[in-house]
Amino acid sequence: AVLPPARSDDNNDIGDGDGGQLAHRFPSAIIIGVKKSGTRALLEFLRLNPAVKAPGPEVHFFDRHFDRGFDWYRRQMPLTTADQLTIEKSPSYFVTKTAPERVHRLDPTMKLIVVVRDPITRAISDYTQTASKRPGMPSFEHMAFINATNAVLPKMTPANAQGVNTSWGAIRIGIYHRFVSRWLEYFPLHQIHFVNGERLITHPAEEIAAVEKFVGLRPTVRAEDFVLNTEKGFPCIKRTDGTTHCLGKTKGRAHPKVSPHAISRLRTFYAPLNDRFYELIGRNFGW
Ligand SMILES: Nc1ncnc2c1ncn2[C@@H]1O[C@H](COP(=O)(O)OS(=O)(=O)O)[C@@H](OP(=O)(O)O)[C@H]1O
Repeated sequence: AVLPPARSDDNNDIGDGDGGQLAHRFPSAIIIGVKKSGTRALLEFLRLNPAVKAPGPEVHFFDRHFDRGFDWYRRQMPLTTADQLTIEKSPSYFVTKTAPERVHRLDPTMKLIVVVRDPITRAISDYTQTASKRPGMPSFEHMAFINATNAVLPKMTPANAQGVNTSWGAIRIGIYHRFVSRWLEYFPLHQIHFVNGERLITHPAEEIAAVEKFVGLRPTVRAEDFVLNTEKGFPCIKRTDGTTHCLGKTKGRAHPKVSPHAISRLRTFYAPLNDRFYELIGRNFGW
């Protein structure tokens, strides 16, 4: 397919006065997921680098709005000069079957960024978000395991002796190797950068520096740019004027207490799946 070039002659494009033409340009990197792993924190923190520009809301082009065409997608991007870099994040791309082929069709050199965290924490975070919109939702444990009332469900197999309800999205999304395999059918491994979601919380500057390097930017984000919100236990941005900026109240929610027995069953369930993921990408996250 012939792609529309990044044009600078749109009606709303304006020169920036010093030679760099402002234009809506396709992203050169996309944060494709994983949902509830810290994708918003990653994008907010990356934007501390003045060369990084991003659309405010999630664009959802490669999953929901693909029929609007590549030019629509480009116009959702912020105005940038040629030396700036556009990054988009829509975490649902990670699990969208058609997304790898579609992204590849737009740009086979696209850099892909994936934040991953312990699939158990991720599942609890996912559950917490859904439960916040659905009062009266059954407990996490009830959702996570095959039982009499959600028995629509996959049979217990030797591979799933823990009776984990793998048809529940919160559980399924954590089987990372399955989804990464699909992306690897279209993109080489070196074009995918994995961000450690746990370290993004404890060592944000280091994780951001690794991403800056991956996308070809000189690292500018430093440890001094962050301050820990001790109440929530998450880092916030420390601005040069001394004020702090934390993510909104839908990020860093309190999680329900999940029984140690349930956690241990999930650990047993995910252990071999995590190993397959580590093998696939040649990196071990130690979950
Ligand atoms: N700095 C900082 N501040 C707040 N929250 C942080 C931060 N870094 C990572 N996280 C974790 O990010 C979780 C939300 O992940 P996402 O942004 O990927 O969610 S979403 O998929 O876009 O809805 C969010 O999940 P919850 O704890 O369940 O709210 C956090 O655990």
